[in-house]
Amino acid sequence: MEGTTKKEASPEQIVHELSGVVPAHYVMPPQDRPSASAGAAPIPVIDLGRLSGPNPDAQEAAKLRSALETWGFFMVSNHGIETSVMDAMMNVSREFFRKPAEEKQKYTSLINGERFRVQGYRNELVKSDGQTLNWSHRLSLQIEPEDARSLHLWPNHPETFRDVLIEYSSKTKAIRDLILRAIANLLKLDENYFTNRFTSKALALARLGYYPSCPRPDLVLGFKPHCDGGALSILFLEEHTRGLQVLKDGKWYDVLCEPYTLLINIAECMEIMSNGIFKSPTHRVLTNAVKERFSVVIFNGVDEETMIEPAPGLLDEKRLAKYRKVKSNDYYASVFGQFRQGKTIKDTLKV
Ligand SMILES: O=C(O)CCC(=O)C(=O)O
Ligand SMILES: [Fe+2]
Repeated sequence: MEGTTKKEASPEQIVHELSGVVPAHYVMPPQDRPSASAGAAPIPVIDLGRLSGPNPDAQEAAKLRSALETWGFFMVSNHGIETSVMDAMMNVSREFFRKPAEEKQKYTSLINGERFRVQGYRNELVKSDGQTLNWSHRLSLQIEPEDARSLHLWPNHPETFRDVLIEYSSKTKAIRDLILRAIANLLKLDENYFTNRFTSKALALARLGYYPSCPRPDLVLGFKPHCDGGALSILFLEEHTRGLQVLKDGKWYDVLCEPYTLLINIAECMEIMSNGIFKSPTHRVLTNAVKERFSVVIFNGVDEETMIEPAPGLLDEKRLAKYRKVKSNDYYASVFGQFRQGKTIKDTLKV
């Protein structure tokens, strides 16, 4: 992960090597550029083994509550995904991104060279509507529901890519459900209130990220500030991977990850379903002058056809709904719409 070898010269790197100048369409406006970090966010590691079963550990549950109330992010250990599977996942991702540009372009998310679809490979090299671009490449693939997979966009090199992605992502389902139950317990809802909304029709989207090194990390962002769509994001970063930051009280804090833990954050539908008790954190990714960076995110969303709404069990005459309900199909149509321009859907649903 620490490697800085550049097997593939991306257009950014060519620019970098020739002149050290970042193209103008990556340069953030001064107010949005990376500022000094407020320090590392003290995000706890939750031992998932201690949260599962009929008698979850109260101390561990309290740690989860505090993390959800404070940061919206936490790490999980004892999560059931073998280190070999995690290593394999990162390796196939890295191998994919190291392929020549023409090879990756076969999986492009551009339709007819102009419109983006959600799935596929996207290198953010296409300038659009004066937006400043992220200094990153991504490969997004819908994994669930199974019949929604667009397998023609799944790389078949390295040969193990598909099997590894399926194995890795299917193992995140148990993590998702365990956390959903723990959150329901914290909110004193029926333990299966959330998991009932995540049947075999629930949505899972994988986003593999590659952030090349950048000659001017002070001017650009690997990923602009955003709240994740869906309900729960499961993020895998290797040891020593830096760059992720979370916004709290107007300050940006670094989010660091311990080896072989997973970083979890709640996404905007969980904020809505918890009626704002747990907030979906705004986060961003910085680049690095010498190190490239890789990440693997699994976004989890409720079933299509269900309603995304504050849980009725959290509402009464004193606790009114803070968000309007939205049909998940309509929600996904907005999330997957082109160029969200930094807007979050939850904000448009606030009462
Ligand atoms: O790469 C990362 O660390 C985070 C990526 C991210 O926030 C996202 O893909 O939504
Ligand atoms: Fe994100």
